Amino acid sequence: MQHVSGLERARAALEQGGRIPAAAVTPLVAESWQRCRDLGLDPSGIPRDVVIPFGDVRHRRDANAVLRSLALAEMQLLHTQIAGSNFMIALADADGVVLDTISDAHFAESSVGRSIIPGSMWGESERGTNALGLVARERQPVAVYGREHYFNCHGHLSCMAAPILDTNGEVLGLLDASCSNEARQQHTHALVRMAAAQIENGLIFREKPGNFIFAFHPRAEYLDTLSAGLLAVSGDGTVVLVNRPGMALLAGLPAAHGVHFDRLFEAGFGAAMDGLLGGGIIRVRDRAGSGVFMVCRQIGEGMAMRSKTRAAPSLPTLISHPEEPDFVCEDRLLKRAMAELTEAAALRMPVHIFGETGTGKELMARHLHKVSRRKGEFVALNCGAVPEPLFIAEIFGHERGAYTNARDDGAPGLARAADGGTLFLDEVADIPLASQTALLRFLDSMEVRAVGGQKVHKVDVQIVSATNRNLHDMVKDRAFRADLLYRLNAITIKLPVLSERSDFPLVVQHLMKRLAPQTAITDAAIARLARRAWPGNIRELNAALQRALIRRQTDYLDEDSFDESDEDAVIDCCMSCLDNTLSRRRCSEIRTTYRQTGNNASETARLLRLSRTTVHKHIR
Ligand SMILES: Nc1ncnc2c1ncn2[C@@H]1O[C@H](COP(=O)(O)OP(=O)(O)OP(=O)(O)O)[C@@H](O)[C@H]1O
Repeated sequence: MQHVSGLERARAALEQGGRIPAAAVTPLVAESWQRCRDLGLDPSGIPRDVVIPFGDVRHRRDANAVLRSLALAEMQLLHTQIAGSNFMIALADADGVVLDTISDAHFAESSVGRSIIPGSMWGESERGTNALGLVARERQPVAVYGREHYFNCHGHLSCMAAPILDTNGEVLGLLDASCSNEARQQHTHALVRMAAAQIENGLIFREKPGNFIFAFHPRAEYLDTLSAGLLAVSGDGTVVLVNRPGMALLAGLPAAHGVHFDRLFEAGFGAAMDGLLGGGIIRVRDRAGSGVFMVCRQIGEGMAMRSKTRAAPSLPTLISHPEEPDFVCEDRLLKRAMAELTEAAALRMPVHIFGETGTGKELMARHLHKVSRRKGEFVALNCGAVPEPLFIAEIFGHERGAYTNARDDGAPGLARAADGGTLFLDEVADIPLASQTALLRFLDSMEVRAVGGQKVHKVDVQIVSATNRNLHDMVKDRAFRADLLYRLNAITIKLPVLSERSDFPLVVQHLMKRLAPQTAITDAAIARLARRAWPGNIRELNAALQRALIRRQTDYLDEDSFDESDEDAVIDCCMSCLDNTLSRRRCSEIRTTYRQTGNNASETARLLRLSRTTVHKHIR
């Protein structure tokens, strides 16, 4: 006979309207189920999807501005700690209204993910038994696993939540991590509780800037941890507040607002301050006779420190992981392209990468070089940026004094520099027609003869070329040699444009990690960005994020950080023109013309009476 777990028996009773067997579920869950039943909720039915208007969400966000900015920083840290386990972190206000979420893309797209959005209400009466609703009610950390949720449709979820309390025990907000049941990790709930405690401590520092803040604990090595007591004291030694761990450590003593320091600790306030302002850790005995170590974490207004003290704990610092890949590749088409790239590298075949500007062609070329494990260098040449008469010399080198302005000692050229490695011919469509024959000859023979020289050098070079123009059309127009095209594109890889990539949220998170690892970006902000067109692809997205980071008034980026009517958001310009309105407009004109000419740099240069080098500077 198949074993039926206690939970399943309890569920059967719940669904059949029977009595819920005692001890089959925790009393907290059993009581919650009963309340939901009393409200007439059907466990097999559909929860009420209550979402308040966005204007009200804004008001609630404003009312909780400090909490929100501390919480988003913590959520960002949590996100990096449990990333990849298909979860969502949500911050709700004291009423259980979700203010912000940060999540793995997969979860955000799931049906539950789509219902945990800013403004959604997660009280028991709307969504049945769930962690956010229970925490708001119980004011203590709660986890609700799988089928402990009241509604069947939440049975695949695990939700772990903790309240964020003020020093009087009043609920300020709620923090929740939800994930699919299979992805549940033992330590997630502990991490959520720690994050909530960290936010509570952060609030003490933010809200009491004029006071001294001391940390204390019976063991010196715990002074930097969340179990340390925090004591905010005014300049005359009056206690302003004590955090929850501090209350526990001072149990039995009158640790409350308005009490003098001397009533809590044997060492008088003056003597303690002498040691604390020196910047060191002191040992004091509390009035119950226990010894504690104490250190000053924040100095009261107008009081100078006598020597160097450790700074108040700031928001968490993230460590970037150098071993992490420097690009994102979860999109199906891109994954296929990567597999082909790896295969081509193994076969040492010439690879041609086709993609719009900013889609990552150079990045892919570098990746190919990496996976090829070739010992030589990766050498890149922007074919459009080299003046036509110098092109051959640039690739094949030149002998001493081979032409006017040539370097006195000659140069070996890029093909020899890439010997044993990879030669990346970027903007290959711009190779002057006259030079295409020489390049073709080189690709056939892999032999290099410098301009003005006699000696022939045999080289071993992996060729990768890239362009955003249609080479087949150029062949038809006789602007590109057909035989050169077939030599270059033994394998062609097409990179998808950003707006069509299914891993868009991951790209945003990746760029944010590079630009500002400590800054959170909410799911709602990412959703807003995903609606834009991005003609400049990842490079343009990167610039938009940079702009938002420079202008932000907050510690995080949310949907309000990206204003669609913002002129800069509409003007598409290169990175170096970002900060100057005049050059931004000029740059935008160059880029628009470039697109209108079918990504033809020479034609753009001709139409705008600019050099090709200038055009290339602005279209990168
Ligand atoms: N898959 C990716 N994940 C993360 N970042 C990426 C990815 N692809 C490209 N980028 C980033 O986007 C920017 C542009 O990439 P890259 O220079 O390789 O594009 P490109 O197609 O060669 O552009 P162009 O045609 O204009 O020269 C770089 O900062 C790069 O790091």
